[in-house]
Formats: sequence, structure tokens, C-alpha cells
Amino acid sequence: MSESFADRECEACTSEEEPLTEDEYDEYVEQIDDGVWHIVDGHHLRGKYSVEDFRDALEFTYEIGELAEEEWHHPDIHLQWGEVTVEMWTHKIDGLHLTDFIMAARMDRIYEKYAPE
Ligand SMILES: C[C@H](O)[C@H](O)[C@H]1CNC2=NC(N)=NC(=O)C2=N1
Repeated sequence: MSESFADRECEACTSEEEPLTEDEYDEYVEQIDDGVWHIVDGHHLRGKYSVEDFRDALEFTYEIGELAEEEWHHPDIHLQWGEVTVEMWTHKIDGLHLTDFIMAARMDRIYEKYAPE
């Protein structure tokens, strides 16, 4: 079985790289296709996570932030009672990179302990 995206290393990207093509991101999104993530305008990933309340949203957001700092790859995060919405793309190339999908898979792994019963 191919290595899961959550276990892959984030690849540092350079501004010389091109954003992923539609064929590439349609293939990659299958690896994280869990009802959370969708591709928006071929430009970024949007993930909507349901959580119990505001406290869980805050704690989940903090853990995502720590991951972003570790990997030096940062999402936009919208935090509200019971839901955290994440938007992920690579600023340097103004589009999607493999790293964005790896980060999404890592966030899904963090989410496992925040998913409501
Ligand atoms: C200077 C530049 O912002 C940094 O190299 C990092 C910071 N975090 C980042 N996060 C994301 N999503 N894309 C980037 O290109 C990026 N670049």
C-alpha cells in the first residue's frame, strides 16, 4: 500500500515551481477524500471540521498552528463555535502543491481526537 499522505514528509517548495495541474490535484485529493476537504477554484483546499464547542475549536486550531510552525507551511484558519474551517495553498506559487495535501492529511490525523462522539 502506498505510504499515507499523513506519513509523508512535507517538501519545501520554491517559487520556480508550477502549481499542480487539475489532473494532479484531482489525483491527490483522492488520498484525503474524507468529506472534509474540497478543492476551491483549482487554487486551494478548504477543509471544514466539526467539533464539540468553542473550547475544542480553539484547542484544535492551536494544534494546527503548531503543525504549521513545525512544517513552516501555514493555512488560513476560521475559528467559530463548533467548527474550524481551514484553507490551504502554497503562497509562493499561488496555487496547490503536494505539501498542501500532506498538511491536510496531517490535520486530519490531529482531528481524530476532536471529532464529536
Ligand atoms: C516567506 C514565506 O512566507 C515562508 O517561506 C513560508 C511561510 N509559510 C507558508 N505557508 C504557505 N501556505 N505557503 C507558503 O508559500 C509559505 N511560505
